[in-house]
Amino acid sequence: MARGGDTGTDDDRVRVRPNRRGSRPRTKVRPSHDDAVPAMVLAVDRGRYTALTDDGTAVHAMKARELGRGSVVVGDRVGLVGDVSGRPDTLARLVRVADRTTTLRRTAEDAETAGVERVIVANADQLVVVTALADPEPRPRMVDRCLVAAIDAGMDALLCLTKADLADPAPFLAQYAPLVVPAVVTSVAEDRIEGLDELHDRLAGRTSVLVGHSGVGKSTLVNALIPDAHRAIGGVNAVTGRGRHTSSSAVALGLPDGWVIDTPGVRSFGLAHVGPEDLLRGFPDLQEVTEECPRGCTHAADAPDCALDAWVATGRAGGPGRARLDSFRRLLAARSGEE
Ligand SMILES: Nc1nc2c(ncn2[C@@H]2O[C@H](COP(=O)(O)OP(=O)(O)OP(=O)(O)O)[C@@H](O)[C@H]2O)c(=O)[nH]1
Ligand SMILES: [Zn+2]
Repeated sequence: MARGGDTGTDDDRVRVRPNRRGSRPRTKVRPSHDDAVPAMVLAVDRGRYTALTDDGTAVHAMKARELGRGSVVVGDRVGLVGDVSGRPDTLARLVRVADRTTTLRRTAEDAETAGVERVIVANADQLVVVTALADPEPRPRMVDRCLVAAIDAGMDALLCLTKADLADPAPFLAQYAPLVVPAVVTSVAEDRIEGLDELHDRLAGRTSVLVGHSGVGKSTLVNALIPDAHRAIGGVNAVTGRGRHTSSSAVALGLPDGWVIDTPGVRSFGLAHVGPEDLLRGFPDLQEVTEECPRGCTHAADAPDCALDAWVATGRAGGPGRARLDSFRRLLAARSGEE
């Protein structure tokens, strides 16, 4: 939570920096909001926020004008003032946003807004990529793009492979072995979901974002994990004025121990903002080697004199090195184009 009080920043230096010219610090004068109530944003719907205060009250709020442009997204830690009772027809004011620990982003790729970066979710620490093993067929390219987005965001990734009753997970898992991404395999059996306990364990104590294409069984999992998902979001109904949450944006759902953020509208990630160096952060073993690369090396398969090629060719990479490099380059290539 922001501690900055009157400066509206987490950065203590802003307050203690000597003020040589005796003028005011170069920050906007604004009410102190020292009494702002800390909360987490659970849902955003047409400019209205639902936030859960740290003492467990779901409050509806709108953003204070002084916060200016820039989005407040699901997962943001915010400060609320005004009516924070959470009673029907009340509206608090969201007056500050804390620095984010992680930011899951996408770059718009349609012609009109191309290049515009959007934050989808803040402060989540795990991206769960839900993929069916069959019906619909798995889309490795889409999975790769999700993994790139997770690395870029600074989040851990988890593969959740559904419908194991329809196909053997082994071939799919083999493709991802060099990436050392953990995986959970699920299947619906009569009145229960095999693998659900393991998934639960993986989600415990974490804030996890679930992404997946239509039909992969994501809703089935969310409903099993959070039996009354719509009540769990504490009054989103009052925000939308409708019977249920119909927005296509992300929504945070509470687990007994942790959060699941469902992203009904997110089918893919525009990755134009992710550079080779961003991706390398997910491959510390390769990152070290690239220190020997020529300046501006793209590390792609056709990059001249890329040190990664020599690393493999000379045997320095060891047994799994070639597969690691291939996987890295596959993700590198997955950044461009859509799926
Ligand atoms: N055979 C099999 N079918 C499953 C499994 N999990 C879900 N399904 C079925 O797959 C279909 C799609 O499941 P949903 O949970 O609605 O999928 P979704 O990913 O939420 O899709 P949208 O609601 O379109 O976003 C439904 O008919 C489910 O009953 C599974 O493990 N095995
Ligand atoms: Zn290189």
